[in-house]
Amino acid sequence: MVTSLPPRLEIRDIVKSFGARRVVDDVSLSVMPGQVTCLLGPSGCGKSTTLRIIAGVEMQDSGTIHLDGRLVCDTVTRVPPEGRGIGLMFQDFALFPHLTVARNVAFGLTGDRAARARRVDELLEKVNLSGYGDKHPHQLSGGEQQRVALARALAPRPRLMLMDEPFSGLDNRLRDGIRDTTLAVLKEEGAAVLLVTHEPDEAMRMADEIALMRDGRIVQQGSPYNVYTRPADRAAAAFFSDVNVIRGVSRGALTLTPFGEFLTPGHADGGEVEIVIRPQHLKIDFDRAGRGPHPTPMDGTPARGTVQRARFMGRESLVEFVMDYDGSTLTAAVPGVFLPKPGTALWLMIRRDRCFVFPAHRRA
Ligand SMILES: Nc1ncnc2c1ncn2[C@@H]1O[C@H](COP(=O)(O)OP(=O)(O)OP(=O)(O)O)[C@@H](O)[C@H]1O
Repeated sequence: MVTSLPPRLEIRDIVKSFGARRVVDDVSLSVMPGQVTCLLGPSGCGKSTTLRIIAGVEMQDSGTIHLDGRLVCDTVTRVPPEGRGIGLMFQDFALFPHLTVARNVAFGLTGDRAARARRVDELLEKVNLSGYGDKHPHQLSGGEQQRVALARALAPRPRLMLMDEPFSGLDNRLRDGIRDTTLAVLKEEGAAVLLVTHEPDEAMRMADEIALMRDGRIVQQGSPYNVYTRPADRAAAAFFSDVNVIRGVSRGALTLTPFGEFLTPGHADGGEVEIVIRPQHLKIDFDRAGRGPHPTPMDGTPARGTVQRARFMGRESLVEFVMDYDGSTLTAAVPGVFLPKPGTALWLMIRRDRCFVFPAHRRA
């Protein structure tokens, strides 16, 4: 008989208001054992409140929380935070300054002394801090302290790790390395993880699954690949990178743009649509005496524009155009250094397979 395990964490229809403001608005999600789910969204969208509700330090107005299929919290039942088997790691992870590294890691451990010592050694090795057990926190760098905090949170083998912006206090140069170490340790330990972040790069790097949150709601959930390549709406696309928006009116399932006609099936006749494209999916070609490249099935009809500004950004350059067709502005990202002078006429082509079409958004 095949039995499927229940999710490690399952929250259903969680609602929480502060005064008249609903900051968590009907949030449901689940995390399987061994899976890292990132709750991603802008500041103030309700991510931390959701995490605090799961941890048990905040009480929801309605909705349920199950861990391994067991109800731990609804409006009647409430297992206290310490009874939930949850590990916590926050930005200010505050190690105990008067305790050694080993005693910090051993803090939540029970069992006999030898078993505790073995677990401490095992974790210090996993976070590459073997031999640091007798040091005190003030003798460690920020990154090392962060790894001790990770070891401490994982030591009691929590069923679920809740992490709230755990890397945001770290130096930029350290961050990527520590993210990778943390992810490797979390995977080795088989922990189910819910990680809150406002940084798309962090979510893309760490997550098996991203839950994109906005105004208290989860607007899209899926693998990083799916969330990036099939955004639910324009704001979801724009959360991961700058985007260009080409506006038009759909007539007979076709919308006329500077790049010729686009198929826009499913949009109301006469309805405004937005064709959204990331800057790296626009291609630039040279002007050949007023002519551009030939149209292709993939890139459609090229459109002529005049360079307004070109900026070198390190890994890529951003070139801003004013389009001859309608005076609209578009930005193309090109790898390396390509800095055409303002006023230069060039041609743009658009990767049609990378465009997203949405009904028009109200203009601010
Ligand atoms: N105890 C509280 N009382 C009143 N309002 C609160 C309380 N806690 C949070 N809020 C408000 O709820 C909203 C959501 O806060 P929350 O911390 O969950 O957002 P967030 O997405 O985690 O943002 P950030 O990344 O900035 O922490 C914010 O507007 C915040 O000011």
